[in-house]
Amino acid sequence: MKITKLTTYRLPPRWMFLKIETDEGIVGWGEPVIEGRARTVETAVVEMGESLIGQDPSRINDIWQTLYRSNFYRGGPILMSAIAGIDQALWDIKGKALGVPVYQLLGGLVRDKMKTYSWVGGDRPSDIVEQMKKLMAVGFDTFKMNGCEEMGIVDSARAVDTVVKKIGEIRDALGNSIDFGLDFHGRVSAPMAPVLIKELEPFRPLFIEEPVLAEQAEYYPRLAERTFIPIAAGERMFSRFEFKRVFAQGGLSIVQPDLSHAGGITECVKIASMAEAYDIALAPHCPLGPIALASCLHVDFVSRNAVLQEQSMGIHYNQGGEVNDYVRNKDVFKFDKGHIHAMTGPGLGVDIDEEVVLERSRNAPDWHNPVWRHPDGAVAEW
Ligand SMILES: O=C(O)C(=O)C[C@@H](O)[C@H](O)CO
Ligand SMILES: [Mg+2]
Repeated sequence: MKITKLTTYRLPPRWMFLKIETDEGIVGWGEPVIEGRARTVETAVVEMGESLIGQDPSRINDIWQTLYRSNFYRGGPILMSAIAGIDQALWDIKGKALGVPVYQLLGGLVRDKMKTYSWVGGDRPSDIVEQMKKLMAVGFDTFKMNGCEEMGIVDSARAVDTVVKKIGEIRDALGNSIDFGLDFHGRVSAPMAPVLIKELEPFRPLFIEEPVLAEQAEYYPRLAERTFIPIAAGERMFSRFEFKRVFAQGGLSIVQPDLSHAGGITECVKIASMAEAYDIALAPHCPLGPIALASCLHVDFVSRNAVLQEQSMGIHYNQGGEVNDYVRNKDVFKFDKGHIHAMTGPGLGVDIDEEVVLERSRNAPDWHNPVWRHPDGAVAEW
């Protein structure tokens, strides 16, 4: 079998799909994208794709290593997202050619269903309890929300109390009937993180995500010594070579690689295994579309340390497009009390509706995240 064509489709709400065609008619789908830099990743995919035409798609490991190592410069969000989408599509092709789900090619199921969580609250957390109640009614009991809005490098007791009040309202209304992760989203500085985390201890969040920016990862062990709340991170780390330092230094309890940013299934299954050696839980990051989610689930289904899966249905970013819009077999992501059961179809197990992809790609939005500013005009972390 040989690769004959790569085609990218930028799509609402802010995603990009990659179709890889072969000379035997088997097609694989991937989702290479960095939210807000879709066109940049698209250029990287086109450049990398030129070297793939005529190659044997079954040689996933050699293609991965060559794409990673052959251009001297390596790593980072753009190149690793391009490799991720290509890798996902190659695993899809391999599974389809052999007639088995990708997880079968990775050693088979370690569990029958995977627990997921739902986002609530949006960019500026609001209506949290009401949104949680609606999702509880359809079986969810675990959620994630932004922990705060803009936060100064050093901020006031008033700013901290605003966060504490909002989180306190959740426990007042729902007690311990639910669990929630707080995503600091990189908005909180190293000086401010311990101050804020200390005040949030009484509410026992399931984890604090990106308590500081990924480039401040050396603070994770120090923060971990000062709090009982598990620290989670990973969406802005892009290869084993980044994660190894964070694992070795300690402090991380939950690792959240993004299957569409960190080199795809080939890389993330290795990251998951490295994490297991440090007794770190796996909770893949996935605010994206159906191919990314399916790729996460295949890694979840072969990783014993997988504990929670992010999925983007109803997330505030999905304006103008939803996970199932592009999927024919929509029941593949059916929730059973917040869990998704193992896919049974070959490859990634998601039947992409190519007509909808073609139609919706005609006027894809050029999504970029908002640029926030502090009251004094300085740019703020979004
Ligand atoms: O889902 C999460 O945990 C996020 O932090 C969302 C963030 O990754 C946005 O997708 C960036 O545009
Ligand atoms: Mg996050």
